[in-house]
Amino acid sequence: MTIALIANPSAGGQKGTRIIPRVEALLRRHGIDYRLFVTQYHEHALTIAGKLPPQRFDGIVSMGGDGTNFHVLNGLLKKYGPETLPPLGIIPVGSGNSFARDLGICSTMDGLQALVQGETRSVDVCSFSQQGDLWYFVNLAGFGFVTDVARTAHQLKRCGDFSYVLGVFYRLMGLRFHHMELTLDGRRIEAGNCFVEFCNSRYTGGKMLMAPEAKIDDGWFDVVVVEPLSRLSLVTTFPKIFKGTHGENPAVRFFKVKTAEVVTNPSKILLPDGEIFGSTPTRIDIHPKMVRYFS
Ligand SMILES: Nc1ncnc2c1ncn2[C@@H]1O[C@H](COP(=O)(O)OP(=O)(O)OP(=O)(O)O)[C@@H](O)[C@H]1O
Repeated sequence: MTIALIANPSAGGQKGTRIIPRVEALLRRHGIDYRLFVTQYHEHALTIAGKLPPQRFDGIVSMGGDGTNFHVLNGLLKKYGPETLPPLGIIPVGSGNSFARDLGICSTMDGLQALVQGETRSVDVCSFSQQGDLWYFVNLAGFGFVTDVARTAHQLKRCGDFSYVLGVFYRLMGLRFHHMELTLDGRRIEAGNCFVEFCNSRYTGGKMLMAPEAKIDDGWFDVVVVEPLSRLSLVTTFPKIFKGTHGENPAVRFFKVKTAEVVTNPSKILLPDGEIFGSTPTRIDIHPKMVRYFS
């Protein structure tokens, strides 16, 4: 078995740098051949994946967090048909590693074990449009308050999972709402909005259960719509997300759909798979079982 290992040394607050030699040693111990590509700068994984010859590998593995997986996935899908791709893998060393959790991969060893065992699982992929171009995500994409929180959390990466919690409290101070037109499978919602998340998998920011009912292979994505609410309501609801009970707040609504179109005023920055990238307006579609992941 030969894999391409695309490793982000800066993931998890530079944890990647320490883990790369350990992972290499473990791969050798398990007789897995690998070609290592270490990212040198932001979005480098996108370029590396787009230049790989996928047919030469039995697996293409991202070693990092959700952002690295997002870049690897897009580098591949923008260049190659999904049917030509080998299974993808994740060795989680990021701060959140939210998507990997739904594959049952919660540690570096889990990621390695999945490669060694060789079992794969077909997974739905969501696309979002940007000025006529399509981009892909497997975890979730949001806008509004969640993007503001992520911007703060990115500056606090060394705090690990906790960076998102700190981000929530910091951004509460400047809480603002926007006007939104959201069309879900043809049903139109026009209202003020705090944030929206389009979820293919369940978690965000590590262990926050944003979409408790989402499944990565059911052909649907879950939409979490949070309407304007008071700071007190937001702050008392926030801890519930760790158990996935935030839906008890009537300002939080869930939908299970196959398409979504959104226009906001003003335009809002998107947050696909934890990356600050793209903006509204956009359209989200689901592509059932588009790729396979080692799991
Ligand atoms: N050598 C590098 N130097 C600086 N940034 C890099 C480098 N390589 C990749 N990046 C960027 O690091 C960012 C974060 O990567 P990633 O999301 O994988 O880790 P994380 O943020 O720690 O984890 P998570 O998203 O799961 O919380 C990505 O935007 C990626 O483009």
